[in-house]
Amino acid sequence: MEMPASTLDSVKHAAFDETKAYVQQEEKGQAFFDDGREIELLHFVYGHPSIEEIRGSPENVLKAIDEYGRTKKYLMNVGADKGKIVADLVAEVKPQVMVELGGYIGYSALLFGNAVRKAGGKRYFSLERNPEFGAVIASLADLAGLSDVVKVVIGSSADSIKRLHSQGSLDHIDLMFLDHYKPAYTSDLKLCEHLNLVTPGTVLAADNVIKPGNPPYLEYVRSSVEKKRKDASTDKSNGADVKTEFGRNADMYKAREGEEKINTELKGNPNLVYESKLVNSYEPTGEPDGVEITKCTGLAE
Ligand SMILES: C[S@@+](CC[C@H](N)C(=O)[O-])C[C@H]1O[C@@H](n2cnc3c(N)ncnc32)[C@H](O)[C@@H]1O
Repeated sequence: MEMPASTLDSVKHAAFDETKAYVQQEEKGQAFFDDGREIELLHFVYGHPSIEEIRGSPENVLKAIDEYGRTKKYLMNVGADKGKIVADLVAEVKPQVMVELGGYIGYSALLFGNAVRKAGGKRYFSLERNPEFGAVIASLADLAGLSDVVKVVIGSSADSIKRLHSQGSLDHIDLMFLDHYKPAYTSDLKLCEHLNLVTPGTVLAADNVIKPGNPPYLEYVRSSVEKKRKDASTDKSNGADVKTEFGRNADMYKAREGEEKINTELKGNPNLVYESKLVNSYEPTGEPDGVEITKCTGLAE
């Protein structure tokens, strides 16, 4: 079944506007997150001359975060361009429940949580492993007036998904934004399939599929049911091959926060049918990147 053109082609590849570029990521070997800049950002936002206009306005909090990224230090946010692709998708899918894997300082949580609320949805779960980053997300969500929608969940994504499911707080995912540890995209998707959280109608948006790239994830969501069944029966690794090169983010998480545990045993549900497509865009620094948008369109017999 073809995915409706409107879902996949709603955003065209526009040119990058250099005037809004974030400062570049630090040189190789230098920290580009978790070096105090996340708390510095909080001081920047709360000490902003326009703080009274920022209070209660997700758009103005996002503007202040972008200003920090442009004028102070690089932040690994989804940014305005790729963010618009996903925010438009939220407006179209109208999820009641949206989940993000990897919240960092809350840029995507504010942008998409606001879009979920505007579309009539009720909950945006932001799953973030680092408790300090989680505290920043919660603080900025509160400042933006989004605490009723955005729920920050601290811990590794796989543990949080299992706990939310078992305690009855999460029984279906309408839209999921994947933006955390790159090797965990496939294993976490399979976990969600296994728990029946992903079913026909679920839409996935995966960030950074060009920079740094995520070949195992792309292969999985673009595979036919036949291929997935074959791979599941032949014990093929679920694609979360920890030896795969995923770029500096994965290396930096490992160096600063320890090795991530990836469950390579999960088979997921190979019978789910996906329609998937890359939408090209840019990192907030102007580097080309893309978002893979995948819709679960059916369940094969
Ligand atoms: C690229 S940043 C997320 C950016 C955010 N989505 C945005 O656009 O504003 C990735 C985040 O994922 C978090 N992370 C990495 N591995 C994780 C895991 N297994 N579970 C939850 N969060 C994780 C990191 O701590 C980091 O804050």
